[in-house]
Amino acid sequence: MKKQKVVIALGGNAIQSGDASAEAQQLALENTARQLVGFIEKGIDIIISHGNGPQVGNILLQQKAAHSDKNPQMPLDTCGAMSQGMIGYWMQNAMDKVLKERGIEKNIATIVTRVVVDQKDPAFKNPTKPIGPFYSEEEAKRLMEETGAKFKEDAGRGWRRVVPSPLPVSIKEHSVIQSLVDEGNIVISVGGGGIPVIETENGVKGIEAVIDKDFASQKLAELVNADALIILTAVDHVYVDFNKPTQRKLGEISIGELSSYSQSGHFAAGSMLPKVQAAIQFAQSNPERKTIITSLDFAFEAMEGKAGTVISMQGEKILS
Ligand SMILES: Nc1ncnc2c1ncn2[C@@H]1O[C@H](COP(=O)(O)OP(=O)(O)O)[C@@H](O)[C@H]1O
Ligand SMILES: NC(=O)OP(=O)(O)O
Repeated sequence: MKKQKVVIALGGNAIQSGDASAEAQQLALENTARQLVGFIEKGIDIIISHGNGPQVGNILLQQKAAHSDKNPQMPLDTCGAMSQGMIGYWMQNAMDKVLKERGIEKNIATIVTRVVVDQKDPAFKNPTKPIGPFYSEEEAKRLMEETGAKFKEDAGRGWRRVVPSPLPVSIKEHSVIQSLVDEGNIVISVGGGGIPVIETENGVKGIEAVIDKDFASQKLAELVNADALIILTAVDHVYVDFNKPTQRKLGEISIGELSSYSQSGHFAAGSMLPKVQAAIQFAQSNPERKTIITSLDFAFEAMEGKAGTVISMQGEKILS
């Protein structure tokens, strides 16, 4: 039987839920690694991607706070690279530990990943990606006046700084990522959606933005010819009428049906909508491919068709 290959995109709560200390984030990632090891035990090849919104925003603030002539502040693309290295390093340690406990021998590596974006992407004129900590409305408005940075309310959770989030066009490292995973290694890549870059006559140039990790993961899953894209977040399913008395969870669902719910406004912009859009794009790229949206706890069951929202050209089922 053909070996399965999946791209697993880790949402915010897989790395940080509340406590932003290095210790707490590493503990969260250890829990995440315990769930992901089920894929390895079943012989499935995995590429892990992850978000970086809270981390890249905090790194940027640290840069600003320590800024001096001798210690200049680094730009946002470089902060993105720092976040890839930091989270990738933590994830490597976490996976190594769990693999050792289970007696599995596997190599794991993080690839610093550059993602090409279009300089003319309309996202540069309309910053939408929340990064860093949450503020009260009052604090956010004061910071906007003092710094000129943009802040927006983030899905009822508070105010956050927002930066441009252009769509991924291509992934510079996709071939090396594919070779590594096809040789049986565990690869961590497109962390934080990848480092946004443009190609110029003088070479590759970093761009100050943060790419959505679900769109970058979808692009990578297509480029490495993955069988499934698994988007892990805080909810077990995608819902229609989310948080209303009429809320229903979606199980196996076709692209057409999910698109029609999306057009009716069931999925919140900046949270579930990009996941649904990425899910549809991946599933419609090939009839053999599926996208799963579920929580970390149900990741493996969802792969076996027993949980989660599963989007493909065929599926069609509302659970309850
Ligand atoms: N229709 C919906 N179905 C399920 N969750 C939804 C829906 N609309 C909004 N959400 C919210 O979107 C969240 C996922 O988005 P977000 O927290 O930004 O993702 P991430 O896990 O990648 O950080 C869910 O935890 C849920 O609170
Ligand atoms: N880059 C990115 O999408 O990060 P979050 O998932 O943390 O917002």
